[in-house]
Amino acid sequence: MLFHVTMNVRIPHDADPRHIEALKAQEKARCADLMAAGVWRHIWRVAGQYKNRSIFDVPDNAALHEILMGLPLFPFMEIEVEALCRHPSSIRDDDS
Ligand SMILES: O=C(O)CC1=CCC(=O)O1
Repeated sequence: MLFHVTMNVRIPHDADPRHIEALKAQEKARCADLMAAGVWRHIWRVAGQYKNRSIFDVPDNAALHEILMGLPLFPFMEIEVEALCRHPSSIRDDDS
């Protein structure tokens, strides 16, 4: 199942900068692992904001929930999820 996920990262101003840098490094590594596995299909930065828009390919809602809750920056994210399905006009074989 494909999901469009928006992650809005909101770091508190009084957070320990070293802790946050460590979490960001962990987040980047986790993202790379999931992209290599074909689970985190795409990620884009929303220009001018500490926000990304991503596409996930997971077996079901519960799998997505577990992945998102396990992200290192999860405690500092506002997350929105939309389920996607193939558009009948798409000509791309990998849209399903
Ligand atoms: O920077 C972000 O948008 C948060 C994030 C998600 C995966 C990653 O590497 O950073």
